[in-house]
Amino acid sequence: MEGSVDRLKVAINIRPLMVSELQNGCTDCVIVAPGKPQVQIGSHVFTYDYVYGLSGSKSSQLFEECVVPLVDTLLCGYNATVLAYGQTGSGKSYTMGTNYHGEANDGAIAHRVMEKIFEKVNKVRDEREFLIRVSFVEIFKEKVFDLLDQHSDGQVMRTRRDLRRVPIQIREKTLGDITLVGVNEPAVKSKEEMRLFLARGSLNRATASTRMNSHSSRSHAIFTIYIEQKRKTSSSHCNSGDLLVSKLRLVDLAGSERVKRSGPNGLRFKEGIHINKGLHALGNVINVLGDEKKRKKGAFVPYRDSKLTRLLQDSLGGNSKTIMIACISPADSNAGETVNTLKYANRARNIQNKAVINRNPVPAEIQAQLHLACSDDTSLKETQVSGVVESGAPCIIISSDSEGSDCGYIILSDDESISADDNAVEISDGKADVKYIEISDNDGVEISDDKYIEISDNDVEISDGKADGNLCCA
Ligand SMILES: Nc1ncnc2c1ncn2[C@@H]1O[C@H](COP(=O)(O)OP(=O)(O)OP(=O)(O)O)[C@@H](O)[C@H]1O
Repeated sequence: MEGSVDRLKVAINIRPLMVSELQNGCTDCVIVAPGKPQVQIGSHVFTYDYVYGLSGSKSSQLFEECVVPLVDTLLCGYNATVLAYGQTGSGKSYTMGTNYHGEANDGAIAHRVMEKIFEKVNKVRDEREFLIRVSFVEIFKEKVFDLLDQHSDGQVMRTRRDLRRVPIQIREKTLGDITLVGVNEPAVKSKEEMRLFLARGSLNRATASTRMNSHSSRSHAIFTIYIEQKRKTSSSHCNSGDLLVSKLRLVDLAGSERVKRSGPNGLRFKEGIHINKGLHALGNVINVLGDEKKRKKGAFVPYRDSKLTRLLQDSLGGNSKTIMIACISPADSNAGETVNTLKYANRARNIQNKAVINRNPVPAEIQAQLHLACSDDTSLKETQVSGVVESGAPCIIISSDSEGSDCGYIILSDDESISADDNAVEISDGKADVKYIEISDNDGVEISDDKYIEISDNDVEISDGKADGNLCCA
């Protein structure tokens, strides 16, 4: 697999002073070094990859410089993440556009990303087929909720809605890939359609008025764009493993806040505690990953300490090209929190990620085997490789049709009741698009005479033996 080690990039985005801050006599306390990505506040000086706002680069350049390169790599099959961090009211949602209520906010990252993706996809539609899907979730009080689920409907009173909403379970697939069980991932065909899902999810997102921000996000929100792409024509039956599956995550974290200062009480107070807990866990993960000595020693990374760090596992130190946008206020009244944000962002800058091109792993493995088989056994060039799940589970057929292009599917034979939960397998026209199948201990999948899909060390291999474990198809 092609892999590249990339340092996590960090941009600082400084918003202007707000009217309320000016009315309260606040002044700028942040200085940007001329021509350098350097920020000074009091005696603290920090260097980053980019600095926008005040006398730094114009905020309008942020998208082109920080996000467009990620969209480019997304379309090459890499995962990418844009992560907005900062004190409450510092401009995260404004910058990301992930709290979208239909107002014109064309400069926001989410909107420009949508335009860019479809602009690029439309250019290559003649050569490639695309399946583009989105999901939108929030982590609210340490539970993950699907913002595109009908039970999240924002029209209902929040307290009643919160009772009806069912939290989403997190599951780890092979190679540390994290998935959310049963989350809605509607397919979209245009940027307008994508925007509608963003608006629908934003409506359902938990926000509230605090002393620091009248529309404060009380949850961490993750809008994900998934892209599957395949060449339209494949040169040969044995060389069609060109299914690329990548995702771009836009993460708008809830604001870091000093609970006393932002003035919440009761419900807001409890929310604040949960928010800070998630951000604290994120800080701990960043501390380990950003410390070269600890990293080299292979120190334990506490991803499991919060839902947020669990979900961002592959974005931080994993298979993703990631940029953190740390949003800050220039107001002297916020100086203490601005320094904290700058320190946090500075540590994150030492994180190393290893992004790989995501070729659909199972088909790639199967096709590699078919490729070997093609060279010494012409009978395997036939249209199907049939297989049997041991221990009485239904028969499955792994398709390798005459085009050799459908290896991403498992076609169920006469019985459509494969023992995977409904969220794992989507059945339509007799084809099952398999996202996740668990095969219980001591089972193997026989795919041809004496050949099994073997599961070992979280990897899927085909060999003459059979093995235990989970078979996960991305
Ligand atoms: N670059 C900017 N230019 C002009 N106004 C901005 C800018 N950034 C933020 N604002 C304004 O500042 C206010 C707070 O912004 P926003 O809601 O995006 O903060 P936030 O960091 O997401 O806060 P929270 O964490 O509480 O949700 C909003 O009224 C927003 O319109």
